[in-house]
Amino acid sequence: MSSTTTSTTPPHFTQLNDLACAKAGGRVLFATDDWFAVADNLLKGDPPQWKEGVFTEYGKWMDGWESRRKRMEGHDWCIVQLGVSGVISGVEVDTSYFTGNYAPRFSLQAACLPDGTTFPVRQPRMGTAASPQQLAGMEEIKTEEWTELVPMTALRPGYPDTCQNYFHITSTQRWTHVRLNMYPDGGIARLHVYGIGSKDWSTVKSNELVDLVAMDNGGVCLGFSNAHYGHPRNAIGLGRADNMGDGWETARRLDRPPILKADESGVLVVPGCEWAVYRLGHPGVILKIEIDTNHFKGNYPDSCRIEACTLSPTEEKAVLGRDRAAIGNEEVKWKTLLGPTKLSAHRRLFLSGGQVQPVGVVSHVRLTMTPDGGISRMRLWGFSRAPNPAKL
Ligand SMILES: NC(=O)NC(NC(N)=O)C(=O)[O-]
Repeated sequence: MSSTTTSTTPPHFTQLNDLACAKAGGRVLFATDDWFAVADNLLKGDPPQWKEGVFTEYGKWMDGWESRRKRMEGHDWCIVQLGVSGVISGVEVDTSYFTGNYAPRFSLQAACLPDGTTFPVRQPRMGTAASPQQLAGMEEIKTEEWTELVPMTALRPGYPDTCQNYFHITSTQRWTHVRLNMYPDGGIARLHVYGIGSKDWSTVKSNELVDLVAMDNGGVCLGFSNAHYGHPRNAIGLGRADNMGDGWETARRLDRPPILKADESGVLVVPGCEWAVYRLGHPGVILKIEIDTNHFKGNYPDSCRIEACTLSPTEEKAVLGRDRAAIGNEEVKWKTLLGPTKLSAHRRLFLSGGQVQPVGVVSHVRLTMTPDGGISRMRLWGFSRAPNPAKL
């Protein structure tokens, strides 16, 4: 079900959503041993840190999950509940800064558990390990029998050129939980579980407004022109952005004229723009839009626009296969959903009625910002199927 990539270039699956990160609601439900550093650190959104000369009561301060050197039978493992359940395309096991203490081997298992499955209560604390009662409680869930996504595989130590360990996963099933095994013990800085959320659309009523592009509803970013400071997938993340790092932020465009001018509507006249293309979680009719520039105060875009189109899975595959960047280019027949719209600093802008064009059922959107800057969230509320007007 998996293949390993050792290249330093991140594989394409790392562009998908991180279904396990704490910001998406991912949680560590159980860990055999949290001695040097708690397993919850695995799901942090920021890059791992090194603090020279910093020690805790239990040992060297480490940013990741680090268990004790085992002096008993067995190996260490932890259970992660995905924040967004879905199909997993690959994992990144980041061993940054774990050099003489990295986990030499790991494996990954997964399960799709029914809502309401309970786990023994866990209070993560350094210097602790799971109690015999907690281990006994876990035995009932039989996590050792979960489906193996990545078999036991060697990891590389946490030096800058070896710390990223990538594994493609070919399973197409929906998963809710993963079990990370370290053999026999050691440290891992971060676990990124990349994929696409899957929602049961059969339970959504035809007149229920849903954010069709939200990552938890199955939305995904397929391509972009620039993600220098923040990936455009952040713009479809859960809740409002925590800070500027939790939004889509481009570099300043270098083709901006030295002295800027605006047209009669106040929109800046500049040659360039930046774009990101998203596939909706379900094709639908978009009626309301929110563009949030939360935290972007000195670097909000002058304006944005949104176009939409309908692509079948085969058409999408053909476009992406020709050239990944082509999805944002004119090869696709884009229709205007939201015309050029002035943005302002650190503000939520809600658009509906006459501002949102009636383009019918669409499956993909292109968000364009002019000339550059940051957008923290884009919400596209609509009906997941063409509604019967008589029933509205
Ligand atoms: N210097 C260390 O990192 N030692 C130990 N780890 C921590 N975090 O203290 C170890 O060997 O497992």
